Amino acid sequence: MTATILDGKATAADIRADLKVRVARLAEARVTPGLGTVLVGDDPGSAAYVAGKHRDCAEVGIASIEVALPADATQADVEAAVDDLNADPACQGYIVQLPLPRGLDEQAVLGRMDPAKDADGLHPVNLGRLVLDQPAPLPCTPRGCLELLRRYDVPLAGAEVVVIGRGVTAGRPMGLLFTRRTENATVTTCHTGTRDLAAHVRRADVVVAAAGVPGLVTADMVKPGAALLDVGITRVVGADGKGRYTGDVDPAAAEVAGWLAPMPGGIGPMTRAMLLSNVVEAAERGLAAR
Ligand SMILES: Nc1nc2c(c(=O)[nH]1)N[C@@H](CN(C=O)c1ccc(C(=O)N[C@@H](CCC(=O)O)C(=O)O)cc1)CN2
Repeated sequence: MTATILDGKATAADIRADLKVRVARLAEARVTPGLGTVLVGDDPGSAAYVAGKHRDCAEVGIASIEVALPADATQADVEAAVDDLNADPACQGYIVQLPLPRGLDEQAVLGRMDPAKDADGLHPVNLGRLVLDQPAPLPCTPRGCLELLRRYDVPLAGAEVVVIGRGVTAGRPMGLLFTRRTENATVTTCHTGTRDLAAHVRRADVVVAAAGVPGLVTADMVKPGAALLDVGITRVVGADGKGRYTGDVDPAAAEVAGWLAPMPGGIGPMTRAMLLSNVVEAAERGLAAR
């Protein structure tokens, strides 16, 4: 068996095309959605992700508000940037790029955001709403995983889902999403304390690998026909001395799986598309509330 590729790149392009139409409709009502980003420090990966988010904004007609702070920014500097975006009427939604440099209190920064402008769904109020199954902006990576599975008709109701990783941007909220009544999957969250990862993965119909451990999920661990979503992204240096990004799923696993969202080209582009969706939805809610 060779897995059907869950093409996040093409799907994200379709989503951006739809969003462009909705942004044009908002423009008729004199509303321009605006996405703010707060980037702290000089991590090249984070800078590249933020640049990508603004490229996407330009493509669909969302205005960009870019805030860049130096690596030695203090907690007060970052919180002041958050306060400014909370108060900025041109900004319907914003994100603080994670991880923040060591020494900064990430949770204090996220908690200071206006939950109504939280385009990442990572504010404690919005994560709480997710727990309570109340409407809220959803974290972009888990939402991207669900959306991709939905568009490829991968069955979820009653499925055994194994999520590997318990990080706040991906693994932890993923379990909450997949167990909603609308998805109705049974979720096991595995992590560094899991005794026998292979045993869990072997019985999974859907595996979401978000551990950040290159090649963690190997072909022998995969149930034939399962859906594999590679969310891991780790920078490694090859024998040639060149840096490259690699995922959590060993490429040979594609021979056993039924579906594969690869890295690159799977969940990463979907994460970016879901961010745009969250911003457009916030602008639409703002217009409806007028
Ligand atoms: N505030 C947030 N911080 C972080 C998030 C997040 O959702 N919100 N997620 C990740 C980083 N991230 C978005 O911010 C992200 C990572 C990777 C990709 C992506 O498109 N990757 C490509 C591969 C890399 C490339 O070729 O450039 C892919 O998978 O095809 C998008 C977004 C941590 N921080």
